[in-house]
Amino acid sequence: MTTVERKYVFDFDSTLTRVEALDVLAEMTLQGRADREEIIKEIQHITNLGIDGDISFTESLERRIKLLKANRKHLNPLVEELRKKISKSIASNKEFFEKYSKDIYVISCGFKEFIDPIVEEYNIPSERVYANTFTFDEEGNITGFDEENVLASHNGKIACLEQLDLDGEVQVIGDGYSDYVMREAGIAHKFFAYTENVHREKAASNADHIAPNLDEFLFVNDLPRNLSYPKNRIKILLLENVHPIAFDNLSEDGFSVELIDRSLSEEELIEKIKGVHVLGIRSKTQITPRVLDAANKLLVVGAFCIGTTQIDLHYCQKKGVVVFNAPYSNTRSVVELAVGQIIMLMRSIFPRSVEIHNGQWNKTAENSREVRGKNLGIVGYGNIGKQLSVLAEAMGMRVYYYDLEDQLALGNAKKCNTLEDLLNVSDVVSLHIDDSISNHNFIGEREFRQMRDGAYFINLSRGFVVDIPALEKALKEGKLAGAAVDVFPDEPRSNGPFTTPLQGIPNVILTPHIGGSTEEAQMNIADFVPNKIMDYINSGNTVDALNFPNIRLPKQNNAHRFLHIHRNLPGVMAHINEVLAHYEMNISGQYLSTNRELGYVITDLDKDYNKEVIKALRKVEHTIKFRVLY
Ligand SMILES: NC(=O)C1=CN([C@@H]2O[C@H](COP(=O)(O)OP(=O)(O)OC[C@H]3O[C@@H](n4cnc5c(N)ncnc54)[C@H](O)[C@@H]3O)[C@@H](O)[C@H]2O)C=CC1
Ligand SMILES: O=C(O)CCC(=O)C(=O)O
Repeated sequence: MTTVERKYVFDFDSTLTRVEALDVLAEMTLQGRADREEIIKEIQHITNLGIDGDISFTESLERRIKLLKANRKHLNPLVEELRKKISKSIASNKEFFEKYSKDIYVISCGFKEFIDPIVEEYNIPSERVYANTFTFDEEGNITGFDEENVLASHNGKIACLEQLDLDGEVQVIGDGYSDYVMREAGIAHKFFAYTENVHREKAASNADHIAPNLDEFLFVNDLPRNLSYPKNRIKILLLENVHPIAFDNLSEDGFSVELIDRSLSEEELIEKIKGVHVLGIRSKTQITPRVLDAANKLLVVGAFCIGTTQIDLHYCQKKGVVVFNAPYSNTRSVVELAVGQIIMLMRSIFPRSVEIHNGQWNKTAENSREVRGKNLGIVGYGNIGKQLSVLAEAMGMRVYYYDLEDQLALGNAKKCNTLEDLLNVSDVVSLHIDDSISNHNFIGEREFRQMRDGAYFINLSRGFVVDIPALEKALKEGKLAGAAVDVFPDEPRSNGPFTTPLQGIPNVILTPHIGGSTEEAQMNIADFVPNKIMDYINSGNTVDALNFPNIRLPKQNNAHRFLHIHRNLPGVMAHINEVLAHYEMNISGQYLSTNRELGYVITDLDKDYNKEVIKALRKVEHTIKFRVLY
C-alpha cells in the first residue's frame, strides 16, 4: 500500500454521482410545465459550456439558477434522488473512503446544501467539502448564490485549492476541464479524468491519467479497493460480427470491448491477440497453437456458436485457456431452416422462382410434391436432429434417424441401425452430425448411390462432411432431385465473392452458412456466452466449459479467492497446500476439480494475509495460470 503522503480532491457532479445535480433539480422543479424539456435542454447546455470553460462559471451559474425556479422544499427530495445516483464504482469502494477519510476533500462548483448529506455517508465531513451555497428569499425560493465564495467565480477551484494549501502530493479526480485547471495552474500534482459517467474530451485529453472508474484510480495508486483488477483493463476482442448485445453486456459490466465484423487470418490474429484477455469468435476464426502461443494474456475463448472444431481445445487447455460455446442458442433457427428447405425442395419452388424472375410463367405440378407421408432421414440425432424430428412429424412426415450414439426416439421416429438403411428408405436426407474431424467426407459417392432415386439432400452441419464433387455428380446425373447446402468446405472469412461447383444446378438452394443466423439466435448467443465469460472472469466458475473441469463456485463473501490452474500431476495439490500452510492462511473454503490433464483448485481466504504467498503459489511447479480475485 502507498507510503507517499497524498491528498485526494474529488469533484462531485458526474464524478461522485452519475448526474449533474442541477439537471436533476430542474427535472423536479419544472414538472408539469409545457416548456419543461426545452428548459432542461437549455440548462444542460449551459452546464456543459461552464464545465468546458466556454463561458465563465459565474455566468453559467446565474443563468441556470434563473431557469431553475427552485425552492428550499425541493432540496430534500433532490438529496434522496442523488443518493440513488452515486457512481457505481464509488458506491462499491466504500473501504477507500473509510480508510483514507482524512485525506479526501471535495471541491465542487455545486452546492453544499445537497453535497454535504451525500458525501457524509462516505466519511467526508462538511468541513472538507468546498462548494457554493444558495441564497433564499423569505418564501424559501432560491434566488441566487453566495457571490463572495471563490467557487462562484471563474476558475474558482484554483483559488479554493490554493487557499487550502494541502501537504503532500495532491491528486484531483474529476470529469471536467474546471477540475483539470488545478493541475494546469500547478497547485495539484496529478489530474485523473473521471469518465465513468461522461467522457469530456477536453478534460480527458489533458489528463495525466484517464480513470474510467474508481477501480482504475485505486489500482494505479495501489489503494484499498473492491476489485483485484479493474475491469476496464480486461480487454475483450469480439470477431465475426457477433450481435451488438454481446458488446453491450460486456461493456456494461465494465470491460474494454473491441468489435471486428470479420474473422482474422492466423497472422492477423497473432498480431492482434497480444494483451487480449477474452476472445469471442464464431465458426470461421481458427484458434491454432501459434495463435495461443502469441496470446500472452488470454484467459477465455467464447465460441458464439455450437461448433468448436475451429478451436484447438486441447492446446487451449494446456495453456489454461477456458473455452465456452453456445450449445443450444441457435438450434431452433437451424431446425426451422431445415423445415423450410424440405418444403421448398419438394415443391421445386426455387426453379419456379428463378423462371419468373427471368420473365417466364411456368405453372406446373411436375416435380412438386407434398411433404405429408414422405420419409425424412435424419443423420445425427442430437439437439438439432431431435427438434427437426418433432417438427417434421407434426407436418405428417415419417421420420427415420441414424446416430453413432444410442439415441432415444422422439414421437414415432424410427431408429436405423446403419446409415445405409437410412439412406435406402429416405425421400429427404438431412445431415445434422457434429463437426468432429472424423466426419470428414462422411457422405461421398457411395452414400449418394445408396440413396433413393430422386431423393433430396440437405446439409446444415459442416461443409467438410460432404464430398462436394460427388454431390455435384449426383445432382447433375439426376440421382438426386435437389439439394440445400448451407455449409461449405472452404468458406470465406468475410462477405464477398464466393464460388462452388454447385452454382447453377437447378433445384439447389445455396445459402452462406446462415442456419444459425437469425436475430433471435444471435441475441440468445450474445446473452449466453458473455454470461459464461463474465462468470469465469468475475468468479472463476467453469460450468459448461468445454475443455476444463466444470465447477460451480459459491459466491465470494468478503474473501479473497485464489484460482490456481496446474497440470494434474501427483504432488501439486500437496505443494499448494504446503505453501498455504506455511503462510498461515485463514482458509474459508477450498474447491478442487480435475480432469485427466488439468487441476483447477480454488481457495477462498481471509482478506488479511502476507502477499508473498502469491509469489510462492505462482512458483509451484506445474502451475499453468494463477489469479487472485476479489
Ligand atoms: N448451419 C449452421 O449455421 C449451424 C450448423 N450447426 C452444426 O450442426 C451440427 C449439429 O449440431 P447439434 O445438433 O447441436 O449437435 P449435437 O452434438 O447435439 O448432435 C450431433 C449428433 O451427431 C451424432 N454424430 C456425430 N457423428 C456422427 C456420425 N458420423 N454418424 C452418425 N451420427 C453422428 C452425435 O452422436 C450427436 O448425437 C453441428 O455440426 C453444428 O456445428 C449448428 C448450428 C448452426
Ligand atoms: O453462425 C455461425 O457463426 C456459426 C453457426 C454454426 O455453424 C454453429 O453454431 O456451429
